[in-house]
Amino acid sequence: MAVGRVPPNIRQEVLQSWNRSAKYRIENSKHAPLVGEEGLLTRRALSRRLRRGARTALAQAGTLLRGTDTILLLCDQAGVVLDAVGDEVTLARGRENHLHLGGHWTEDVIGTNAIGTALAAGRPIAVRGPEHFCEAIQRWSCAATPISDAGSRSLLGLVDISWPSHVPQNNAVALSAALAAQVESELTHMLARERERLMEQLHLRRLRRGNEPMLIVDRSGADVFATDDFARFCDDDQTLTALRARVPDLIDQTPHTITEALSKCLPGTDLEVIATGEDAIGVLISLRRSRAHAADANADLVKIGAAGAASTVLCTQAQRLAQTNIALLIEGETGVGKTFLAQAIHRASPQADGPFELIDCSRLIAGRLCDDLAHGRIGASHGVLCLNGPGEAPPEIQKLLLNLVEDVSHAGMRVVALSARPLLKEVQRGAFRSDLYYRIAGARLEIQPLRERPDEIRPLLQQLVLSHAIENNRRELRFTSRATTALAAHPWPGNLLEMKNLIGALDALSPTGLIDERTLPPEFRHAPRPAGETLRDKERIEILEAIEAEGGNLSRAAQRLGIARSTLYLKLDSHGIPRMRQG
Ligand SMILES: Nc1ncnc2c1ncn2[C@@H]1O[C@H](COP(=O)(O)OP(=O)(O)OP(=O)(O)O)[C@@H](O)[C@H]1O
Repeated sequence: MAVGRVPPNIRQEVLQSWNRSAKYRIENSKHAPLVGEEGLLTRRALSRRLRRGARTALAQAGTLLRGTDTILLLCDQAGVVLDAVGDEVTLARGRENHLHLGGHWTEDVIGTNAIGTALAAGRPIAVRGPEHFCEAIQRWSCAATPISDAGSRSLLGLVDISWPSHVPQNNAVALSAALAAQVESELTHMLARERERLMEQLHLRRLRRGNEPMLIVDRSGADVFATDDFARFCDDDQTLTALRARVPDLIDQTPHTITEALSKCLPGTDLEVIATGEDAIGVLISLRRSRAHAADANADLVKIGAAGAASTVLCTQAQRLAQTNIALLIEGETGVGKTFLAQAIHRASPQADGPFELIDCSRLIAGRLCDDLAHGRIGASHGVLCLNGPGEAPPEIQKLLLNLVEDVSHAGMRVVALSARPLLKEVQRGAFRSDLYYRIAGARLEIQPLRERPDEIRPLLQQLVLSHAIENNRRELRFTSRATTALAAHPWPGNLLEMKNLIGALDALSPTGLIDERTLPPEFRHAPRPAGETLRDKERIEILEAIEAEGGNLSRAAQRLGIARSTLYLKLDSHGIPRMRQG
C-alpha cells in the first residue's frame, strides 16, 4: 500500500490519523528519523524519572517476551524510543525501520503508527500492518498506551508493543495498557516517597529559616505543606496557581533554571529547589519578611532581672504582662535595652513560637508601607509586632500605623512599641496621634538609664563581658578595681549599647585582656582619684604598663621591671592585680 491510499474497511481513528498524516506531506519513508546518540542521551536524561518508573515493568516483560516475536518499547512524550526490550530477533528487525533506540515515531514524521497515533489521540491504540501510513512500516503491527505523570497527569511518554504483522496477536493493546498502568502505579509510589522526603526537608528548613510563611510543592506542582499564614501573606492566588502549573514542566531542568523561571512568577519570594541526588523533587517557596526576626535567644527575663533591684521590679512586671496580650509601650533612653526587654517578654509569653517582627518606624516610607499593608506583608496570626520609635514617624505614617496596629491586634498579634522619648509628652504637644498612643500603650514599662541604677553597672558589665566572650569565642576581659570604679562612675549616656561597644573595643585593643583605668578611653577616666599620686600608685602603674608591653607574659614583664618573677607575683597580689594568662 502506497502513501496516501486508504486501506479498505479502515477504522475511524485510523482514518483520522491518515487524514492528519496526509497533511504532513510525508515521504514514503523506509524508517522513522533517528535522534542520534547525543540526542538520545539528552532525552533519556530528561525522562530519567519515567525510565526509573518503568524499570521493573521493562525488566519483567522484556524477559517474558523473549521468543514471542514481540518487542516492548518505552518512548518519551515526543515519541522517541528510550528503551527497547523483548525478543532478540524482532529487536534486530526493528532496527531496520528504526523501531529501536532513538527512533522518532510521531505522526508528523512517519505518519500513522501506534506510537505517534496514541500520542496524538491520548489513549491506547493498535495500528496493524496495512493501517500504517508508510508502506515500509506495514510489515509491523503495534499497540501503544500513553503514560501520565502521577499528580499532574501530564503526558510523560508511552509503552509500545510491536510485532511482525504476519504474526497473529490480539491482546497487545491490553498488554500495553497493563504495562502503562504498572509504570503509572510505580510513578505514584515514587511521588509518595518524594512527598515524605519533602516533609522531612521541610522540618530541616524550618529549623534554619524560623517561622517564615512557607509552601512546599511537589514535582507535580501540588501543595505538600503550607504554613497557616502562607495563604494570608500570599494573597496573589492567580500568580501562585500559574507558578504551580509551571513546576511539572521545569522540574527536570537544573535547579538554577527552575528557580530563575519560577522567581519571575513570584517576585519577593525565596525559592529553593529540593533535590534527592541529582533529581529535583519539589520547590520550597518562602515569603521574605525582612523585618521578621527570631527573638534574641539571650533575652531572658530572669537574667535581666538578676542585674539589681530596679531590674528585678521591672522584670516582675514584665513577667506578668508577658502572660497577657495587652499592647505594651516600653520607654527608656537609647541603648537602655528596650528591644532586648521586648524580646525577653515575647520569649516568656505563650506566643513565643510566633515571629518577632521588628519595624523601625523612623525608616518607613508611606508608599511602601501602604503596599505592604495592602498585601498583608506585615503581621501574623500570633507573635509580636514591635514598633521601634513610632514617635519618629511623620503624621502620614502614624495614620498607617494606626491601621496596622488595629489589623494585627485583631488577628491576635501582640503590639509592643518602643520609644526613647516619653510618648505621652509627644501626644500633649500634638506631635503624636492620641488614638495611636492609646492603642499601643495598653500597659507602660519604663527602663531607667544606667546612671540611675549604679548598683547594676558592675553586674551588667560582668554579664556583657561573659556573653561577649562566649559569642565571639574570645577570652574574658578582666578589670582592675580602679577600672571598675571608673566604669561605675561613668554616666553611660549610651547605656548598655555603649557598654557593649566599649567591651568590644577593649577586647580588640588590649593585648592582655586585663583592663586598668589607664587602658580605658579618656572619657571613662574620671573616677575620684586619691589626692596626690603615691609612690605605691606609681609602682602599680609601672607594673601594669610592663605587663601590657610584654603582652601579658609575666616572666618578661619581671625582666623589664628588673625584678625576680617571684617578686612580681608578690607585688601583683599586694596590688590586687589578677595573675591572668595572656589572652
Ligand atoms: N539586660 C541585658 N543584658 C545583656 N545585654 C543587653 C541587655 N539589655 C540590652 N542588651 C544589649 O544592649 C544593646 C542595646 O539594647 P537594645 O537594642 O535593646 O536597646 P534599645 O533601648 O532598644 O536601643 P535603641 O533605643 O537605640 O533602639 C543590644 O545589643 C542588646 O543586646
